[in-house]
Amino acid sequence: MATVRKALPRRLVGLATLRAVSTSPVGTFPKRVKIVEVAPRDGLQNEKNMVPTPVKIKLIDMLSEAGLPVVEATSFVSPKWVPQMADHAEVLKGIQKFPGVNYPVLTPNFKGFQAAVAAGAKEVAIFGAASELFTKKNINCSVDESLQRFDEILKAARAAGISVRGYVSCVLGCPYEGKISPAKVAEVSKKLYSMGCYEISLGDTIGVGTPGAMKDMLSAVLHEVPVTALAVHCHDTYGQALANTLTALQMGVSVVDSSVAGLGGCPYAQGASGNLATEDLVYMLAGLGIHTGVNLQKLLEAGTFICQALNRRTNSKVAQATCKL
Ligand SMILES: CC(C)(COP(=O)([O-])OP(=O)([O-])OC[C@H]1O[C@@H](n2cnc3c(N)ncnc32)[C@H](O)[C@@H]1OP(=O)([O-])[O-])[C@@H](O)C(=O)NCCC(=O)NCCSC(=O)C[C@@](C)(O)CC(=O)[O-]
Repeated sequence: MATVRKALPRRLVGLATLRAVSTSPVGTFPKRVKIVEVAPRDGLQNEKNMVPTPVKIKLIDMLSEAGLPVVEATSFVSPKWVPQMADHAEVLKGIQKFPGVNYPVLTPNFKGFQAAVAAGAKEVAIFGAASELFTKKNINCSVDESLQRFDEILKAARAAGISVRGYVSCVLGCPYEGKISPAKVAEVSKKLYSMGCYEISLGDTIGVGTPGAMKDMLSAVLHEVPVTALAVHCHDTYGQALANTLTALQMGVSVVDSSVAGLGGCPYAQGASGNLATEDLVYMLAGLGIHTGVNLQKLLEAGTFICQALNRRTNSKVAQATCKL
């Protein structure tokens, strides 16, 4: 499993794009896509009613059963800030932990990192942003301070053999600052990668991006981080998540975050709707002949389960079309 590693020298960054691809009438794509399922964390963190711990555990087990290689399980954040994630240790200890499946958890600071490791986490995710104001609202510090906190986590993680994923939020717009420059996204992404994150997930936190904006932003980031170390994380507020993800795939990105039933939203990004629905992503990738290893039927069952538990309609178009929810 990938762990923390040094950034590639700049001259090799372009070479990283020379990898397995398949061509179809609509463009060139990676042959395989790794899906990072974020529903148990991103999908549930914003729920007002407390979701019972056994429901979270069952959801994660069903998603693992469906063949997802990565299921982001919970976050070790302050329960005063995000009460819905207060049962993080119980969730992480209670899940089945399928062989070959990674269960990263979010850690905003060293305290969260220590608690995550004590609960058995083998991978953590740190979450920064390309916006000062969002960083302040989300984790109560400046971007520079956040990088110092993350450095502490990365050093401890390296010593403990724990993999670290890095998020950059607000890559296509910020609820507080508006437009964010691709150069700023590239700068923060480069820092997280150089510090030792093995993968950088670029988050369109409020779902305002379009394929053109995604192309401009990714072009800037690709100067600093190899494409093999990039993921995209698109919210669907303006109905652009699938199109933005397709654009990223055409640019060589082969890791995509998504959320079953299209659940999701950040408590510190008012008005942002759910993530790209995993069912819709899997359906599109299957149509393009791209391998994911995910069983769509089992995935749909996981979506039905959580929608019934939350008493809400799925946001997945594929689930709506096939399950009549
Ligand atoms: C970072 C802090 C903790 C700073 O919060 P703070 O209040 O500045 O922290 P503090 O160090 O002053 O501590 C305040 C209290 O919190 C406790 N505390 C401190 N740290 C922890 C911890 N790790 N776990 C549990 N408790 C903690 C600490 O012990 C203390 O407790 P008290 O003494 O008052 O009883 C807070 O701002 C926080 O928890 N923020 C999390 C916000 C969050 O979870 N946002 C959603 C995830 S990001 C996202 O959704 C975007 C993403 C990733 O999906 C990508 C995208 O879409 O763009």
